[in-house]
Amino acid sequence: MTEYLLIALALLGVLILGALGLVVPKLRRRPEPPLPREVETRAEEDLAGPPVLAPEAEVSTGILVEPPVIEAPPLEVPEPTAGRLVRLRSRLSRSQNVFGKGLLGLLSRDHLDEDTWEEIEDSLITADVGIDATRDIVDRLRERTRVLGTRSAGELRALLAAELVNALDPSLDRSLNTAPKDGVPAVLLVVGVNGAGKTTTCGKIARVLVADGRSVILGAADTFRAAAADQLETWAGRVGAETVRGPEGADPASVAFDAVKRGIETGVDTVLIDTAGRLQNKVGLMDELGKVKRVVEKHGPIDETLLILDATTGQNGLEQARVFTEAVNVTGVALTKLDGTAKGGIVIAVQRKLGIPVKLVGLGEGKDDLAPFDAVQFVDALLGTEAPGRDA
Ligand SMILES: Nc1nc2c(ncn2[C@@H]2O[C@H](COP(=O)(O)OP(=O)(O)OP(=O)(O)O)[C@@H](O)[C@H]2O)c(=O)[nH]1
Repeated sequence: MTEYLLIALALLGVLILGALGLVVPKLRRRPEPPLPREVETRAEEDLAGPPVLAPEAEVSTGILVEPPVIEAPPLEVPEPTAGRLVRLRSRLSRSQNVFGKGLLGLLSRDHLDEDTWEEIEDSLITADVGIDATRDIVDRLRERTRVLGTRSAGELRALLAAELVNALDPSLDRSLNTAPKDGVPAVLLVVGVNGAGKTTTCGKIARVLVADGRSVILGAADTFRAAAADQLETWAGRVGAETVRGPEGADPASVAFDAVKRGIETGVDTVLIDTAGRLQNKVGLMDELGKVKRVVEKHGPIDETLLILDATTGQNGLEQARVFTEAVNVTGVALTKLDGTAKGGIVIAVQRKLGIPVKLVGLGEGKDDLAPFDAVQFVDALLGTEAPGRDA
């Protein structure tokens, strides 16, 4: 009996397990609840990227999408050129130490003996005044201090200033020939060795001219250094001037020619032509410069050829300068980087050796750190003195 009961219980157990086996898989396969609509859409977008509106959708909105307006930066108003040398006089601080403090200190010694005069000579030579000019200056100073006898600090300062101004020949014409003639623009050609500051000075001159009310076009005939044309275009753009440029590696003479042509067509006052830096001992490069000059002159004579000289190269710069004067007819010198040297006397040496006036001086990397040169103001700045009645 007990056996029948056990068998019945076992059969019941098997039946229950069988029933459970049919139900559980069904429960496992039950579908997951649907995602909310927005979640679904976001998932699709993640895969497919941002939605692309069908053209009809754009049209159907009826809203015109305006392209964004990119505003040109406002044109700059360069600083007036008058009084720039006076404003920038502190940039000559390194040279001021030699001339103002050094030389005036030596001259005010109680006894101006032979040794002191030799020290004075050495100071001038160290400041790159050049040997011939130094001898002249010292001889004249010796003579005048002997004749004068009394030597107050003020008198000595005035004597030294007069001799330095005299050595700079204040009678030279330092104006830049940039005025148009008979409606034809003046042409200014910028030449010099690599890295002297040609492109920068070209840009600064454009600002000087614009500040003085002239219209300019810049010609990027430095087709050798790819960035030079961009650099020039940036300078021009700031003051609203046009730049004429050619493809990289183009013939510089043809770019220069096109720039002058464009200047004539548009009736600007001045065309400034930046040329590639070249070593003065490379015959081919110097010939190329001669070609630029000849080709530009098919439009008419060049009005100003400005040689850019780096003041920090000292007497080496003079040799470079001499070779350039043989290749093209240099009519003026722009002496750059005078802020970076104690050798401000190079201005005297350049003029004396070349017989070409220094017309501009670069006194910093700032946009308006280029000043028209003036002998009296320059000497005042070197000696750290104020000329009476002068604008500050
Ligand atoms: N401190 C100082 N730096 C200057 C002055 N003038 C130019 N420079 C710097 O000199 C460097 C060379 O100037 P660039 O105008 O590129 O010289 P470049 O003669 O056109 O050079 P290349 O095209 O390679 O021959 C730049 O870093 C200028 O900022 C100046 O008066 N003072």
